[in-house]
Amino acid sequence: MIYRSPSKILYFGPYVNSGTGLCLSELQNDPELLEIWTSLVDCRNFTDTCDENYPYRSADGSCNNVDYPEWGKSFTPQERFIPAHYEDGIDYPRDYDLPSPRLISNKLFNDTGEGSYDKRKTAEMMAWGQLLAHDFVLTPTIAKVDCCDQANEDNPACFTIEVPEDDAHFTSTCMNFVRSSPATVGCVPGHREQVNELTAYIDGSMLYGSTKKEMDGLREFSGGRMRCTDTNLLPANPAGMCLKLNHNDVCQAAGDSRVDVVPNLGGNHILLMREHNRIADELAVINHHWDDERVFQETRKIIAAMIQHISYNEYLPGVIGPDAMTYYDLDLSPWGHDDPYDPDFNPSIRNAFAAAAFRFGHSQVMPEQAYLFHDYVSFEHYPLEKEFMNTHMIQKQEGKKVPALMRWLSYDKAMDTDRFFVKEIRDLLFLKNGKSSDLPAINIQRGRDHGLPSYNAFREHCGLSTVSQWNPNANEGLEDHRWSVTRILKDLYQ
Ligand code: HEM
Ligand SMILES: [Ca+2]
Repeated sequence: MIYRSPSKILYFGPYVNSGTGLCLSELQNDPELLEIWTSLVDCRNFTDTCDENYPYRSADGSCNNVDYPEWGKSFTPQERFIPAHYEDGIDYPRDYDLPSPRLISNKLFNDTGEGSYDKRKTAEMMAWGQLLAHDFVLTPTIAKVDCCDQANEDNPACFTIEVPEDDAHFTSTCMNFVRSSPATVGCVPGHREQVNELTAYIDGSMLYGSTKKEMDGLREFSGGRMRCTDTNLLPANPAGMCLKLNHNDVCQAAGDSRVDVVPNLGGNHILLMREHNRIADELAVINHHWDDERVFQETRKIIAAMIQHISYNEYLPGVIGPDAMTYYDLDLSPWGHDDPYDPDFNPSIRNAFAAAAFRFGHSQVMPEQAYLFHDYVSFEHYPLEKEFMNTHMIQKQEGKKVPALMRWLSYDKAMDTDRFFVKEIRDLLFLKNGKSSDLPAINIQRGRDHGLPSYNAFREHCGLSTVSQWNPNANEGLEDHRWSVTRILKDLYQ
C-alpha cells in the first residue's frame, strides 16, 4: 500500500477534468499524463523490514501483520466498504442535484426541543467515543484556507457549503469547508482516496502518538514514564492552536493533535497519561532489572489493553446493545483469552466509518461542559460554545479542578443518540469572533468530499432493502423510518 504526498496529487484531478476526453484506464496508459504523474507524486514504498520477534507494537502501527506490514499503519489511505462514487469517477464530489448540507441540517437535525438527555448513558459515553475515534482516525485536510474568500473561488482545496438565504442563524450564505487531502492506492494514477494519519489499531495512539518521532517527544525517558507537568497535567505544546484566553493557559501536547478541542477530551487524555505513569511506577518498583524502555513498552501494552477492554466490554455494548454484540460475535469471554485474529483481514479504517457512521456520537454531544464537586450536588456549568479549543477548565488552579470535570462526566448524562444535534455544535461550532460552523452539515459535506456512495448503495451493502419510493407503507418504501422523518427526507431529496 502506498501513500502519496497529498498536496501534490491534488493536481491530478483538475488535469483529468480539464477535458482530455480520456477515461481513467486510458489516462493510466497515456505517456504524457504518466510523465506529469511521476513528476508530481511521491511514492512512499514501505521499505523497512519487520522483526518478527519484537514483542511490542511499533509506534506507527507497521508490522502488526508481518505479511502485510503497512496494514493499519499511520499515513496510509483509508479502505472502503464499497467503491467510491465521484461525479466524474475520479475526484469531483457528487453534489449535482443534492440539497445543501446546511438545509438538510436545518430541516433534519435542528433541535427545537425534541432532543433530550439519554436516560442511561453518562456524558463519559460521549467523551469515550470521541477519545476512541481519536485513537483510530484523523483525516487530514489540504490546508487552512478561508474558502469563502473570493480569492479562493477556484482553489481546488475548497468545497464550500451553501447556506440558505433565510437561515435562522447564519447571515453569510457561504460556510467554509476545505477538502480532505487526497491520496491514491497503488503507484498509478487513480481515483481520489483519503489518508488516515493515525494507527488504525486501538493502541492508545492518542496518548503515545502515531509515529516514533511523536512517541519519543512525549516520553520522559526515565522510569518508563510519559512527560507531564509538575502538577500532573499534559506537557505544553507551544505550536498548539488553542485559544489561550487566560494568562496561564497553554495548549496541550498529546499523541493526537485534537486534544484541545473540548475539555472532556483533554480530561480523558490526562486520565490515560496519569494511569500510564501510575502503572509504570508500580512496574518499576517490582522489576528493578527493567530499563526505561522495558517499563515504557510493558506499560503501553497494558494501557492499550485497558482501552480495548473498556471499548469492547463497556462502550460498544452501550452503543449497539447486547443483542447486536452477540449477533456479531463481539462478546468478550468472561475469562482467559480469545484469539479471533484473522491475518487476512485488513484492519485499516473504512472511509465511510470515519466520515459518516462513527460520527453518530455527535448526536450525543451535550450543550455544556461542567464540574461536579465532591458532594455530588454542586455543579458549575459552562456553555459548550465557550469551551471549544479552550484549555482553561483544565488548567484553572493548576489543574486542581480536573477531578471535578471527570466526576461530571461520570455522573451527568449524554444527549440521546437520535437525529438531533444541540445548537452548540449545529450553529455555534468553533465560535470565534462571531463566526462559527455547523458540525452535522460538515459531516454531510465530508461524505460527498470523500466520494461516499448513496444511502441506497449502503443499504444494499448491508443487506437491507433498497428504496425507490417515499411511501413507508408501499413496497420499496422507506419502511424502517418514521413517517415524520421520511416526509422531511422526501421534501429535501425528491
Ligand atoms: C464535543 C464533542 C465533539 C466535537 C466538538 C467534535 C468535533 C469534530 C470535528 C470538528 C470534526 C471534523 C469534521 C470534519 O471536518 O469533517 C470531527 C470529526 C469526527 N468526529 Fe467528532 N466531535 C466531538 C465528539 C465526537 C464523538 C462523541 C464521536 C464518536 C463517538 C466523534 C467522532 C468523530 C469522527 C469519527 C470524526 C472523523 C475524524 C476524522 O476522520 O478525522 N466525535 N469531530
Ligand atoms: Ca491507534
